[in-house]
Amino acid sequence: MAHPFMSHPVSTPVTPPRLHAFIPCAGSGSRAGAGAPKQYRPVAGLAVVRHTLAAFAAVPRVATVMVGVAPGDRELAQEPGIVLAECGGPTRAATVLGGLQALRERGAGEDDWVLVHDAARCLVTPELIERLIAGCEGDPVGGLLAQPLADTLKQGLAGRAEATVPREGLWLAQTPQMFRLGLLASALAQAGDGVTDEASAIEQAGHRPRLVPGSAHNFKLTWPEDFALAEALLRTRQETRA
Ligand SMILES: Nc1ccn([C@@H]2O[C@H](COP(=O)(O)OP(=O)(O)OP(=O)(O)O)[C@@H](O)[C@H]2O)c(=O)n1
Ligand SMILES: C[C@](O)(CO)[C@H](O)COP(=O)(O)O
Repeated sequence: MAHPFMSHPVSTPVTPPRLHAFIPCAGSGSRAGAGAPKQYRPVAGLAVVRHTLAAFAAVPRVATVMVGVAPGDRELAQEPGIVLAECGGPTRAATVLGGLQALRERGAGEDDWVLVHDAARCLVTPELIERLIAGCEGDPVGGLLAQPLADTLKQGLAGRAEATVPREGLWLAQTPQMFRLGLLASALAQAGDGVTDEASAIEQAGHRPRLVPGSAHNFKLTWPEDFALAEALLRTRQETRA
């Protein structure tokens, strides 16, 4: 017989945190030269962002793939398996903050993990995404893919090298970057539009994101010459799979 003061276990359903991807896709690609915004330019037979989406579609643990586009942008309107949010803002940080709100409106919880990934980083692979998840899931803060610097670093002024900067401990930030929705939303709101990635906002909030080794192939299409390199690498992957 149960002791009269012994409380019965209450079976409140516990929903484990889920994983969502948010893909900011609302930039203008001004450094990539003339033409359509870089995320919609064709590379290896597909628009840049469609390669990005294919990598996330191959990671079954990602419950939602949300793409943040500029208001009125219908480029991905027929794309299966994604949620479109017309939350594009004047900066990447504003687009991401809008996306986090859109995820909340679709039922995402404050403790759910969000993987933010640039649409323009179309060489990401399912293996890299899974490596980041494995590296961050048990972490109290979360983290990002990053690559240690491979070249000597110069401080430049007016086209001349002023000094050589020690590169020990310096990493190039990549994406995805994985943080809990509530923490990331409050950090971004606090940090404002000046931050160029999620980890910066989290750092400003007093945390130290985990650095998970990425890959040199996971570069962001930024400059005109990046497209030829992406084309070559993606074609090689396609041939290897065939
Ligand atoms: N207001 C913005 C700016 C950028 N991005 C997205 O953030 C990613 C990385 O940004 P970046 O390379 O800086 O893209 P752009 O801002 O488009 O490029 P640029 O700075 O050369 O104009 C891209 O997928 C881009 O579409 C966004 O969603 N909203
Ligand atoms: C988020 C990012 O890709 C990390 O390297 C990068 O900061 C975004 O690009 P931007 O040119 O700084 O907007």
